[in-house]
Amino acid sequence: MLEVLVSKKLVVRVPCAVIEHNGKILAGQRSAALSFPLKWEFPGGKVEQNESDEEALVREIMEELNVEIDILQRLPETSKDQGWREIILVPFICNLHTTNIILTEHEQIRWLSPEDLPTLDWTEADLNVIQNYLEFLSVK
Ligand SMILES: Nc1nc2c([nH]c(=O)n2[C@@H]2O[C@H](COP(=O)(O)OP(=O)(O)OP(=O)(O)O)[C@@H](O)[C@H]2O)c(=O)[nH]1
Repeated sequence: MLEVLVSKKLVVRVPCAVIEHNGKILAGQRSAALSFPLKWEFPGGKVEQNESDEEALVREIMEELNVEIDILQRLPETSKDQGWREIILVPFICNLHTTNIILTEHEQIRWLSPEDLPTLDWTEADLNVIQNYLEFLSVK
């Protein structure tokens, strides 16, 4: 009898924030010292045990940008196979309480018009997020 070994892949949920302010969207450039160095992303990070997606996002944005957010709208999840693990990006459209951002992890941030988002060098998974966000705006 043939035995088939099925290895279970690690699945990681990563809520991320599409932060809107005055018609612009915040993009963050990953640190040169992290995985996917200098790629652009929507700020956020991995969900910890017993955390909801929303709780994780609020915590991560406070840790990374030192600001509070309001979560307005969940966008479709998108997944990316990174070989040894699968990343599930869970994007949320958000507003900021203040724009007094203090960066603790990112190299830099940029505020871009929605149509300019595709001009940056994003992590692969974010290309779907951008597409879904632009679609959401077009039917709003
Ligand atoms: N926050 C965030 N992470 C993203 C995006 N796109 C994407 O592929 N990721 C991946 O999701 C993971 C999020 O991890 P993290 O932000 O909590 O921490 P990290 O970079 O230290 O993680 P890692 O070292 O495990 O890769 C990273 O591997 C990151 O590359 C995105 O738009 N936002």
